[in-house]
Amino acid sequence: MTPQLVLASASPRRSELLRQIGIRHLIHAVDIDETPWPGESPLAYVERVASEKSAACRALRGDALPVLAADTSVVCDGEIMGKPENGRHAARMLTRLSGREHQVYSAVSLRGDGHWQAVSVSRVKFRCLSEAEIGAYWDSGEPRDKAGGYAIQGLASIFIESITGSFSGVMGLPLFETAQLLAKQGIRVIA
Ligand SMILES: Cc1cn([C@H]2C[C@H](O)[C@@H](COP(=O)(O)OP(=O)(O)OP(=O)(O)O)O2)c(=O)[nH]c1=O
Repeated sequence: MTPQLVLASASPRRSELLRQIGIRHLIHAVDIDETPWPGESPLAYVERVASEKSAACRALRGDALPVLAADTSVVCDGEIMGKPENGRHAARMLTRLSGREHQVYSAVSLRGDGHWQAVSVSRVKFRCLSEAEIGAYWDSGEPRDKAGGYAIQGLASIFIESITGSFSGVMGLPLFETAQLLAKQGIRVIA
């Protein structure tokens, strides 16, 4: 089947979410420097990184397929939390998220006939987590490659008291916003 676009992402979650809405895609992950600039806001950061991912992928490919990329950051007290480097780092992150609300920013960038971007911001409330739970959660392997050290779609669902915003956005690709961008490129999810 002919692909409709290239997904510039190594995240299996993003591919799974695109499959969920029936978008046929190839995967061409890119490696870019994801260090935030000094004083960069979370919104500016996710927009810039998603845009750099799609631009890098476009530059590497010789075909005319549209390129979709995304970036997801967990934000607590205005601070961007990346992926945990080890168990201690993950424990610090989850202790910080315990018993309170944080935000998840997910930017999408689509490069085809034009360049279109969108950002989804969600609020996620965690219940209080015990030290034992945090340790056992790390041992499950789930936090390793996830922003903020948790996965809403996995075991961490039992930590989440409430969410306001986009479930798919927290998981890595906000599908409402993605479908709106795809329509601009003439790619329809349903008629
Ligand atoms: C908060 C949260 C993040 N995540 C994941 C989605 C992303 O894969 C990852 C955020 O890191 P990103 O840097 O956005 O993406 P990535 O490095 O995994 O992939 P690529 O840059 O190649 O596109 O965290 C979940 O799967 N569930 C969650 O609940």
